[in-house]
Amino acid sequence: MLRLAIQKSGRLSEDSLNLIRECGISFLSASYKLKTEATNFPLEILYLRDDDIPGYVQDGVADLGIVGQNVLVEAGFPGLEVEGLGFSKCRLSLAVPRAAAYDSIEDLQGVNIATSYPQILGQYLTERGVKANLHTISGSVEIAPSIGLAEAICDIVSSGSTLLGNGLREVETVFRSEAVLIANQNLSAEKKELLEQLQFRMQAVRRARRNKYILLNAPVAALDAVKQLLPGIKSPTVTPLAEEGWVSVQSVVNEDDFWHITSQLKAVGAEGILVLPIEKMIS
Ligand SMILES: Nc1ncnc2c1ncn2[C@@H]1O[C@H](COP(=O)(O)OP(=O)(O)OP(=O)(O)O)[C@@H](O)[C@H]1O
Ligand SMILES: O=P(O)(O)OC[C@H]1O[C@H](OP(=O)(O)OP(=O)(O)O)[C@H](O)[C@@H]1O
Ligand SMILES: [Mg+2]
Repeated sequence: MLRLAIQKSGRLSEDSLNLIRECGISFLSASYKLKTEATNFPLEILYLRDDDIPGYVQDGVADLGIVGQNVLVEAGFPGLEVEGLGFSKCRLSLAVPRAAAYDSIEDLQGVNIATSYPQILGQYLTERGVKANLHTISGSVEIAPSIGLAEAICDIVSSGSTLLGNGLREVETVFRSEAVLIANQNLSAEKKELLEQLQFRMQAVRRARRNKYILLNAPVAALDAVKQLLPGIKSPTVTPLAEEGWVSVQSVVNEDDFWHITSQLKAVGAEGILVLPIEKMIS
């Protein structure tokens, strides 16, 4: 049985649980239960603080984990990463009070900086020849300048609204992060096999999320143009309609290209365009 550690409650929790469920793995969850067993896959789920996950996986207490790269690298175990999961995307940035002068990283020489990421920030500054005084605090970092604890901060930024709401201005991006799957490096052959099965499912789910199934009607004369726009996985499925001179085309389209392609399809004569979500996609 594989043991997977995920965050108990926080920014990673919901997306981690959704990904496991979309992999077709069922389990009961109750907020007071910190350990649960899947009913249809040899998997045990541990609910932990995210900071503890890299260490538990490194030590083999858990075989796998889902954690932000920021926490993984800060903990000093970047080698445990198996693959990116595409959610909880954020960056670790340096910020200063909105009115403070700032031209370059040199301006942080000798400055007090509050952060929860002293390792990542320390390395970033050292590489740039900057010596600053790092004050490690575990949360609410953005408050530090306004209470006189530090002149600058380094913390996670996503929309930027926490910085804005606290009168701060982002000045440098130190690190970019997303949620990653991590694994212990000495898994048994049986556990490696289960990890491969799990990764296969996760990849099928993620590929499906990035794509849509598209159906449309088109005049036969427009078919070549439609095929150019919708190459599909191998090639689109084309079936004749009951009405002479028309075909139905079925294909797969990348979500990012969808709106752009749809307007081009309409321009070449496509009608009745239907778009459906895909549950799993195996290449
Ligand atoms: N605003 C955000 N947008 C996107 N991802 C974020 C954001 N804030 C944090 N993250 C990512 O989610 C992870 C967990 O964030 P969260 O704020 O839940 O951590 P935490 O408060 O340290 O949780 P815990 O109680 O488990 O220690 C972060 O390490 C980061 O990778
Ligand atoms: O740029 P934004 O979209 O505003 O997001 C950034 C904020 O999100 C995180 O905190 P979170 O809200 O998870 O609270 P926490 O301090 O409890 O971790 C992070 O520590 C920042 O404070
Ligand atoms: Mg934490």
